[in-house]
Amino acid sequence: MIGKEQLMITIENLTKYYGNNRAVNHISFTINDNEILGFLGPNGAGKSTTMNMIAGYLPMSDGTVTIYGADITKEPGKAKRNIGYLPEIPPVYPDMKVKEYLSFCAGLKRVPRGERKNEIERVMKLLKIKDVEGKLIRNLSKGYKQRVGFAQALLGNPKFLILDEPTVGLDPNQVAEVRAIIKDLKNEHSVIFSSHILSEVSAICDRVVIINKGDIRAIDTIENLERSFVNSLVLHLKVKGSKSKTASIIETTKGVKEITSIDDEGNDIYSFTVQLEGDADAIRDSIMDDCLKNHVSIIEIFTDKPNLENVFIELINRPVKKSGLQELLDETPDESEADAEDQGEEEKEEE
Ligand SMILES: Nc1ncnc2c1ncn2[C@@H]1O[C@H](COP(=O)(O)OP(=O)(O)OP(=O)(O)O)[C@@H](O)[C@H]1O
Repeated sequence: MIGKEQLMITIENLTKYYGNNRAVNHISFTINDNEILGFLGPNGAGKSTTMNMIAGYLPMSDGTVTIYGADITKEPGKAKRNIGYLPEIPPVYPDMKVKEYLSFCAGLKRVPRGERKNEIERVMKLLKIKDVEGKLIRNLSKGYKQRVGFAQALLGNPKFLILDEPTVGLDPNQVAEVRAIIKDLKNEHSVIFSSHILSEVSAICDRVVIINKGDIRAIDTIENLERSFVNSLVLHLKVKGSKSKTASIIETTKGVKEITSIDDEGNDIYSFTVQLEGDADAIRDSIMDDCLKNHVSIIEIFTDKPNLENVFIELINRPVKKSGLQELLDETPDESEADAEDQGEEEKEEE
């Protein structure tokens, strides 16, 4: 086992509240030396909030972040010396020229005067922005602005790089180039980079942290995540009728592992995604029979094998705290039951 002191970055119980809204909920993970850690989650999952806190740019509500032994809250100067940060919106000054801006940043980052020229040349070469060094940043394309922001993060060669959606806004060629740069960085750096695109993360990461609604859903290698789902099958069922009745039919069917998502499509139509274990055809037939008996109309039913995309979707939808099914059922009211309740209330009022 790796001793804690060897771990470069340790995040423990990190939490953020915006008013009453809990954007990040007691998350803990580590980033090892020379590791690229993917931070994956849908929009609004809490990625930028987490990265801002790790970088020391946003106060945390609770928890600790330790960068090479330095606590980001207690010793921000010492901790930040090892951090290069590319926020979601690159912090570039539109009225500066590219080289002038990098020189300004090198000063802020206390790159020794005698080394600044070489250091600026190094990052410009790495990000292929030498040809625009004399241009005003305001006149650059979005892709070039992103690269200038990335170059700024690399100034001073910090050991730990925090990259928030570094490929957003880039054309496919630029995306490939930036991914190649990140892969190369691994030789000398540890990197955490966020994305909401699974293929992007799986292409370059050693491990991945999957986050949704502020909670960690999984921390593992892509291979392990795939392996843990490889023997499972997924059943998709779309019905018109009672959500809770259908959920109960599915839950009580032998061979059903878990209901992983329920989508309310309106007009009493619900789509269920269900993980199965065993004979998928027999399980499907049994669910069909029970639905018929219980007057639940099936609109669609089929099984398939999960691919990586399914794994991601299942993990981000998987409830974390309350009993799983209850949380899924609570997320949207059962329309047919709500109607029945409303009717009951109306009847009571009439009385
Ligand atoms: N400054 C803020 N004030 C209030 N709420 C905020 C603020 N910033 C983020 N939030 C909320 O916190 C939650 C997490 O947002 P965050 O931007 O961290 O997610 P994200 O995973 O980075 O999303 P995206 O991929 O869209 O950038 C969201 O519900 C968002 O609305």
